[in-house]
Amino acid sequence: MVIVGQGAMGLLWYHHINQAIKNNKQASINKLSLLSSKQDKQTLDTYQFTPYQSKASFTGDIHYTLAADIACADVFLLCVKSYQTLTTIKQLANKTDKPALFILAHNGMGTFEQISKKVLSTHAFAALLTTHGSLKQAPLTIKHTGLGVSDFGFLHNNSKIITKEAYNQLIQLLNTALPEVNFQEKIAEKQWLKLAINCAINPITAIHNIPNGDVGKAIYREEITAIITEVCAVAHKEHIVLSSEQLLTKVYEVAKATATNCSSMRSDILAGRETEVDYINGYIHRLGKKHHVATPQNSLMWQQVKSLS
Ligand SMILES: NC(=O)C1=CN([C@@H]2O[C@H](COP(=O)(O)OP(=O)(O)OC[C@H]3O[C@@H](n4cnc5c(N)ncnc54)[C@H](OP(=O)(O)O)[C@@H]3O)[C@@H](O)[C@H]2O)C=CC1
Ligand SMILES: CC(C)(CO)C(=O)C(=O)O
Repeated sequence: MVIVGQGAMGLLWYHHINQAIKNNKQASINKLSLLSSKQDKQTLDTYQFTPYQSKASFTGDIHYTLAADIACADVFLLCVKSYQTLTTIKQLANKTDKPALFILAHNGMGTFEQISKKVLSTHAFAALLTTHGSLKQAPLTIKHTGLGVSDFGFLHNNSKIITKEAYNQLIQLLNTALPEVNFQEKIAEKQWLKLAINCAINPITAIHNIPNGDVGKAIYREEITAIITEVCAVAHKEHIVLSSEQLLTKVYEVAKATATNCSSMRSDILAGRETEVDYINGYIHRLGKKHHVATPQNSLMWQQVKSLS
């Protein structure tokens, strides 16, 4: 297995899968490696990990991915940003010697639709959604900031590239590494639920420079209701049935549960990094155009966030 990305999520999974392999003799995986965008220049071959609510940190070894590891990998876990995903898939798909499973672990939606038919004819794709929180404190140094759960589901496995046996082993490994990882027959519904939450919380917190909890304030209610109503209308055209009342309840629940959090979009703006808004409100804007559904509030959020970065 190759974990792609030396950031907050990549190192979180790398650490836990490595530990699972070391501690669990049954974990059937040939080799785990980490593909870093900077590995040619990186002098360190260790990482620092601070477990959830711990003061002590752990130093672990990194086995960087070699060309031969890419060629024979069965699974690529892509822990890169949504806007880095397509380029990464193109780079890797050209270097593989055999069919592999690419697991997309990014926030937002819209990358899978852009994968070429050629790549889809050779490889399988899955999505991994997580509510774990991880913070990159320095290069190769992360802290597990929130315990969560993950959902895994296939986006494309038409030619049964991933056999039932390989799938069972993978789920067992992920569940041993960082439980719980639940298999979802209908992963698209889970993706839309996460997307809706991100469409509401992320731009509001980024534009107004507020923590997640402030999203619950009455002054944002009208905007949030409009965002969610549009998300439901567009989802419907994609044959996904969502209830706007249930979604609104969920948005306020998540805002409350993560009240002191700085959302990823707000953090990106504050740090001067590119945001994932093209794959969040921008995705709703694009799908709205495609289906002739008006999405003025999501389009506005998309443009406003773009103008901040
Ligand atoms: N952090 C969190 O708590 C959570 C994050 N997510 C989602 O997970 C995704 C990843 O987030 P996060 O880990 O925080 O992001 P980071 O920016 O911390 O990590 C992404 C890493 O991937 C590297 N990278 C990009 N392209 C490649 C490539 N082709 N080969 C090797 N490495 C590459 C980047 O390098 P470089 O710096 O050179 O660009 C960067 O180090 C995002 O979509 C995010 O929204 C979801 C839930 C929680
Ligand atoms: C759920 C939420 C809003 C938590 O901060 C998130 O996913 C993000 O910040 O991207």
